[in-house]
Amino acid sequence: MQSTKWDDLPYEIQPWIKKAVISLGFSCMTPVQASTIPLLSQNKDVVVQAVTGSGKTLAYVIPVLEKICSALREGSFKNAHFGALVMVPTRELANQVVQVFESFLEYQPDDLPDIKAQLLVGSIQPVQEDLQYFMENNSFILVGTPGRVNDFLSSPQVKTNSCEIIILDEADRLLDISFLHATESVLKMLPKQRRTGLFSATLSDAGTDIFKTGMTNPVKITVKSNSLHLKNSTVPAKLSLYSMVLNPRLKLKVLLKLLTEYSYRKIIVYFPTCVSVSYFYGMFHNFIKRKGLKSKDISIFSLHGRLDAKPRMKTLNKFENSSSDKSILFTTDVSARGLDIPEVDIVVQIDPPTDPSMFLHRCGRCGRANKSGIAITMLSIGREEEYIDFLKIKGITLKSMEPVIISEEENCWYDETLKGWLREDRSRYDQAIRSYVGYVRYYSKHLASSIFRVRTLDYKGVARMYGLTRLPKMPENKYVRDFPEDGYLDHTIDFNTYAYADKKKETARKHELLTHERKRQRREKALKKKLQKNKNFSWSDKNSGKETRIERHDKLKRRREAIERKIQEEQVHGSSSSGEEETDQNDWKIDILETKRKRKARKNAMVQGSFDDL
Ligand SMILES: Nc1ncnc2c1ncn2[C@@H]1O[C@H](COP(=O)(O)OP(=O)(O)OP(=O)(O)O)[C@@H](O)[C@H]1O
Repeated sequence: MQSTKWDDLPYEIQPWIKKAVISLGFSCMTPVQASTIPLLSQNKDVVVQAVTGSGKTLAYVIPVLEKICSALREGSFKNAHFGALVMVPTRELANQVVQVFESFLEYQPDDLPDIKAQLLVGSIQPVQEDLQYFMENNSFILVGTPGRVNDFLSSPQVKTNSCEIIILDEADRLLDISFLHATESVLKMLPKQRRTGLFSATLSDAGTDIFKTGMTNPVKITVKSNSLHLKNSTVPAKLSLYSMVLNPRLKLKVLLKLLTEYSYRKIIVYFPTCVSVSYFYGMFHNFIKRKGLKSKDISIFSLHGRLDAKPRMKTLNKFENSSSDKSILFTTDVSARGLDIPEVDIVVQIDPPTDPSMFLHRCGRCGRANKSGIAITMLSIGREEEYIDFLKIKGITLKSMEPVIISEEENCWYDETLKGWLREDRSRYDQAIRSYVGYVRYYSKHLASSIFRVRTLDYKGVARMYGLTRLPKMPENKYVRDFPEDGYLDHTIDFNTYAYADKKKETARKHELLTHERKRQRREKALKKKLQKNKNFSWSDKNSGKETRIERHDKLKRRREAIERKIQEEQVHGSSSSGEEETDQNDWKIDILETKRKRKARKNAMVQGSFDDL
């Protein structure tokens, strides 16, 4: 990073902010800070695109603090008013930004009212509690995710007309389809005379994004990295990007070797779905245990979007402060943007992200603030190799990395350990199926769909990677080349005896198995009976049966015609129907009903009988 001193700013920064920034160890400004701070502090709207880890957070934190201070010096905020709002896409990032504000606010002078930064995210506490905290404290700065901020500002208790500045960090994400509605709704509640700042490492569609925020004349700031090899790159100078092309069956074996044998402090591994994070977390926890490694040597954590907010933040905190020699975080794209975790030196992507714009965000969790980092992206042999050229067109060059060699012995150890772990509890296999199915769905959502085609996916290789011995039933199976009979890849698992560790679940499984078996036997028996009957019936027997039916119909027809004739005769003779004829007609009806009733009773008796047979 270039060294521009804080004194070189074209205006006098508040002395306490300068003291704070230097005490926190930031003696110089990064390029993005040097370009952004003067503009945003001095009433310009900005759109800032700068590489990951370049210091964008301080580039808005300092102007926000400057604005709050001058507003407080001019006259303090009225009750229930706030001065600044920062919106980010995830709870973890919101929490991190609050912590950055708090580290500065420790230095605030006594002559200013106590400034607080309040966190507004869902799932931690109800919005009523957020409101109560806001009314009781001087929360001049609000930091949160769009949904909760929207709910919070919609309350009539909160007054929005003193808001001086809004920052959208990871702006391209906040303005994409999933957040747009909530973001726009928040922007509409804020005064028009405010400053706006958009920040991201990927703001290629800035024109569209600016239009959505209602900014009129913003200054666009672009800071690229000037590495020795690439001028004007969107990749940080000390971040090395690698691709590793291999068979999907080998991906996890290579990962295990990398995690246990390479030297690093912290690694982040990206998996495609939440369920796959949970599944592989359990699997790797077991591998590490079986290798005899202790928690002081290596710790593994999992974080994904299906966990509640509190455990998510706790996990992140534990990973950040882990004292193990090596720490591993298994996660999804929920941790791809903005997170600043010290000492992460390697990022591994088991598969590329479905949205290519996420690629640099994932890689950018290492190689931050001018520190070295390595980001490895695994690609399956075949069509996926085209992803390397696809990124090259976008100005991202991946160097090739050979997969580490897995010896025969290592291979056997892995397979046996995995099988043993899976056999301990059938619910692990169920989770493997869910992960596999989730992966196939994930694969079909790739935006670069000409490269990641469900038709060309190596289904068997992926199934093996997930530890499956049988392909689950799904429509995509039509694309599986040489689809195995019954879907079995091998018969090493006997699914009849494969048990759940949970007793209740196992009892239910056995019961279901029994019912299934009975049904099968019944079907078999019925089929046998039918076949036997067909065999025994002679042609003449069948014909004689038909004759009796015809005879019966004729008889009934004759009786009906006779009665109808009688009624007609009666009408011709002009007399009303006598009681005797009415009885005759009723007798006929009763006769038919009686026959029907008897037939029904016979049928019921037969059905009942077949149930009793069981
Ligand atoms: N002036 C500075 N001098 C040295 N280090 C700095 C300076 N400003 C910020 N940093 C450090 O740089 C790291 C990255 O900063 P920050 O998280 O703001 O990056 P970013 O550009 O927002 O990245 P991302 O795009 O991934 O969100 C942090 O650890 C931060 O402490």
